[in-house]
Amino acid sequence: MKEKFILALDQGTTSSRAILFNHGGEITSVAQRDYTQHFPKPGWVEHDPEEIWSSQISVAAEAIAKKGVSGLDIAAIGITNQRETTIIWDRETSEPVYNAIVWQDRRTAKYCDELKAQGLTQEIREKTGLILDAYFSGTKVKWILDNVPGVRERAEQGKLCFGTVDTWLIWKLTFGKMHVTDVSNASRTLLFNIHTMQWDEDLLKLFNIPKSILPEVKQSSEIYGETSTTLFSTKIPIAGIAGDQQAALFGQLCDKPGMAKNTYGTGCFLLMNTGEKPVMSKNNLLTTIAWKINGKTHYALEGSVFVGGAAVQWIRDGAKLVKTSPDTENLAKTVPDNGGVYFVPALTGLGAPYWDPYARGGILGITRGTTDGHIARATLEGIAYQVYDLVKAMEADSGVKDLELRVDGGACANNLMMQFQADIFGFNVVRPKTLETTALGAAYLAGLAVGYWKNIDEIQSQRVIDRVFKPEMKAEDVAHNISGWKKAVGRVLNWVDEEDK
Ligand SMILES: Nc1ncnc2c1ncn2[C@@H]1O[C@H](COP(=O)(O)OP(=O)(O)O)[C@@H](O)[C@H]1O
Ligand SMILES: O=P(O)(O)OC[C@H](O)CO
Repeated sequence: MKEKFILALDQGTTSSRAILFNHGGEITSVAQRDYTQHFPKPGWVEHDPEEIWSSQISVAAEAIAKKGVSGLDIAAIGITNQRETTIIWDRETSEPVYNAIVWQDRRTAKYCDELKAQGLTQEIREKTGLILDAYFSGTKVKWILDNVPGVRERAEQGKLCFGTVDTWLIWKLTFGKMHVTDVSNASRTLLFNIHTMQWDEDLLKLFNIPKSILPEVKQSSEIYGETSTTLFSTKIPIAGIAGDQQAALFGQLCDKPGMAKNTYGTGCFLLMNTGEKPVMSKNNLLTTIAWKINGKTHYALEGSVFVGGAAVQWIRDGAKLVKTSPDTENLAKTVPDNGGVYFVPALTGLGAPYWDPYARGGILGITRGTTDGHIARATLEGIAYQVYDLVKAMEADSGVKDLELRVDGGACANNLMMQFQADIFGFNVVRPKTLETTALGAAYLAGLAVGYWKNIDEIQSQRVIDRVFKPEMKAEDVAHNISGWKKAVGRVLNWVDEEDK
């Protein structure tokens, strides 16, 4: 029989990617396109939904063409996406009513403060597993309804649809036939009750969001529908959906409770599988849905860091210390240690476990002896310290000690950073050969739904390790470093003045 492939569409914050995987879980073709980031005001981040779609569909076509196959050779499509990013469009014309408001956007921080002042934090947390923060979709949806002329009226008349990026892509892939999402994406909206697995009526009332705009919530692995024939000259089943961090957890095959992964991309996202019961965090982590497959919901604890690789981007494009991101490694190697310099990369506030939208970045401990090598090292270490904070919170919440952390994402190619990460953790950091675990997770979810793979056991054998980083640093040096980091974080919290909030 002719070989078939699974097409994974990975719609990320800075680029749209399409990858063809074969039955061995190997990448056989990749296409990628960056697209425009819009920063209309300080703290605001938007994308053009039409550009999200056009970039995604063009890379899908390119990946298929590069391999020299056609739509007929694709067994299924899996979709994975930047989460929380919010789009509202017209049900009739499919025209977006406003740009996509991106997860990093802080415009609703003040509104979140008002809700906190009303004492709503705990109730929202119990229902959704989330912190009351501008990061999630709910307050972004409300902002569009309240601020774009005519939109609330049209929403109340049932004329509009809301979706996260997965929902938008499936709407476009099916020419408006399907308005769906999966549980992992729904669990990031601040509108979904992770215990009842329904949109929450009380929260919809609180945020004043009409239920008619919400998509239908499905499992993460099932056949939702087929692509319109005009796109790939044939219909292809769409059979997997997961938010990108949950997809990476699945792609890393962290399918048992206590298994965890961290993705070092634009941000850093640490997720631990907690099994079929939600674990409510006492340490400012999120409780989120990992996936639903074969009728069973799996939960995860998550720590989200807003600026990970983005700090490296700033060193490259803002401070212009290096030409490329990988160059940070050689520059950092020009010095034996950080020389007392700490970079807290709170460039868009701090996520877990601090949740301070008003923190700002700081480079501290600079002396006349500080070189660009120290700054580069402090940047890479600053990313690793943030993940260290997440691990400490996760150990406390889950009771799991001496994790073994599976890592992925573009920035985990940096060996110096991974070694430092293992050093301060005091346990092993394991890097797989395929760093595209997000797309792989989406491919697995789709492939399992159409019987391309029989079950998870069949795909376990596909995991190949590239390198294991083992802790080497002396305990007293670790303690000294961590104490410097804590001091530095303390200096940048709540930095923004009251009148600028
Ligand atoms: N060798 C490296 N060292 C440090 N950072 C890197 C390296 N390679 C890539 N990065 C950083 O990783 C990020 C890209 O990772 P990626 O997983 O593609 O991100 P995303 O999916 O969030 O767009 C960028 O922020 C880039 O600066
Ligand atoms: O697109 P990424 O890889 O930066 O991931 C973004 C996250 O899903 C935001 O929660």
